[in-house]
Amino acid sequence: MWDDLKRLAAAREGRRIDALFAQDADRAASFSIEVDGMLFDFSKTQLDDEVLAALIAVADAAKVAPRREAMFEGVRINETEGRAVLHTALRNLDGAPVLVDGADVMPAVLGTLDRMEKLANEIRGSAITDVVNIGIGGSDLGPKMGTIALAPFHDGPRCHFVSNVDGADIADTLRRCTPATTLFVIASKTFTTIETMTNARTAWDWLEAAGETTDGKFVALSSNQTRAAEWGIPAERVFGFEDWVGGRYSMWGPIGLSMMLAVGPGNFRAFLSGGMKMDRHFRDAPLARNMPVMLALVGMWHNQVLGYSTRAVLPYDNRLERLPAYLQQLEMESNGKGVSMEGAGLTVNSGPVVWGEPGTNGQHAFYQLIHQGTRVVPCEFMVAARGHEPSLRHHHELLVANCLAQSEALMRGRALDEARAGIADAFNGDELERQARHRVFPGNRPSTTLVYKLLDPETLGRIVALYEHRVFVEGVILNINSYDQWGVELGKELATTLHPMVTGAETAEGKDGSTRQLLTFLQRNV
Ligand SMILES: O=P(O)(O)OC[C@H]1O[C@H](O)[C@H](O)[C@@H](O)[C@@H]1O
Repeated sequence: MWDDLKRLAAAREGRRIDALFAQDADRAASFSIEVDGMLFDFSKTQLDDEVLAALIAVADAAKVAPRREAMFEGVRINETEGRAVLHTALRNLDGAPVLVDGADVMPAVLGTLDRMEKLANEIRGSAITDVVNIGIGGSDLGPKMGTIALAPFHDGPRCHFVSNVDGADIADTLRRCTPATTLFVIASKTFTTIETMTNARTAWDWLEAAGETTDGKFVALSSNQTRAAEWGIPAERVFGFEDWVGGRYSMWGPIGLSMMLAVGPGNFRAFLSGGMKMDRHFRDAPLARNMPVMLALVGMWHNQVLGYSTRAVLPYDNRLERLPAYLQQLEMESNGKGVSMEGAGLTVNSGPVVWGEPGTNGQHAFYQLIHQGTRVVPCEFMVAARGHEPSLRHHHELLVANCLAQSEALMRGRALDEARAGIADAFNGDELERQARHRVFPGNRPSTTLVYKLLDPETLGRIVALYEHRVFVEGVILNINSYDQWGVELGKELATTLHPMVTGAETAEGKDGSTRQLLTFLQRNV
């Protein structure tokens, strides 16, 4: 199937995307999907009817639709860990039964949401001024990204996020907090993660050193309720979730508590409801009109077919500044796999390298490479129709103009003639030729644009769910397990063996020459 697509790609080599608009007046509408006031425009790509049909055929052959049902129905599609994948149950606000091994998980999910809301209301009405979320990976990136994104809705305590085992992270954060009015939220699915446990202990010591009680100052968010209890957190302050919630899919449940504390239970519910709306669309819409499916297929056309191995995510929405980092975990930890479900090597690229920064900042940094570098980087732009600052509308208009200008520039480029004409007054002869060449933009570079009305909680929920389902579709087509992450284990194991060598408790015997040299240099310079 990849061969057919590669043949289609070869037949289109050199074809100008901008010419496609001249040939088909309806192109923009035909290669776009609008759902509930959110528009995904993928017309500035090489997709045409034939390519679209071939991509849909790939999705059909991979059984995307039945696999999608299997996910929503609680089948253990995380085959290497024998787990269901049911983050969708966390936002299933109408409570329709979701069965795992015949038992409905919804009463427990909604019961936990209710407890979270009670605690959030209690804390938001208390003397607590600062909340420090201690967690890493999925227990940090989601709530942090969401809390920043929803700043205009922030009416609760200040929320801080400590993740790194580098003591600089917690030290810099605690300096801004007062022991008597600070609450620590220990977020860890496993409650064994070394970074989180080390930071949690440091927070505990900080309170004790200040002569402050630790009672009522800690909340745990974890699947491992036994460990949380052993750690000294009372049961009523522990919020559990099941193993069918992957870490990088967990911001919809207890791991979202810090975000709920910041914006309040009502806004958190609106976030969940946005996710639920995207779930319904994903489950019901035909593949060719399905936003997550098309987002995935356009991405696969670029990565697996055309070989563009990175993808830039460029939100023209400053409050989505952590979205690229969030998506790096969501996409790269999920689909950065080299073997199929059956354990065979992949014959095409795994998921792409995802990177990005908000616009317009990126324009003044790395867009040079996107426009004139030798590699093609498909870009995913996103922008809101409206900003949250009515008195700064002129800022928003400039933001939108820049976003649209970038995708237009990437597609159109600037030919040598045009470049020459632009500087003909300043140069002539060979120098004109030389200077003009530096000002040529090859163009024909693909991009997609996602437009939404306003970055509110519901829209954020829809955007996050959109990307989650995109990852799912890509994983099904690649026939990989998007829900495990064995690739993070080896480094963790080696860190455990290296730790006593760093402290000097053990010698570095048996390590390679480079590691020994680095250790020696570090120890000499402590
Ligand atoms: O929530 P935790 O159990 O502390 O895990 C935190 C993170 O660390 C792991 O290494 C995984 O790679 C991530 O998927 C996870 O989100």
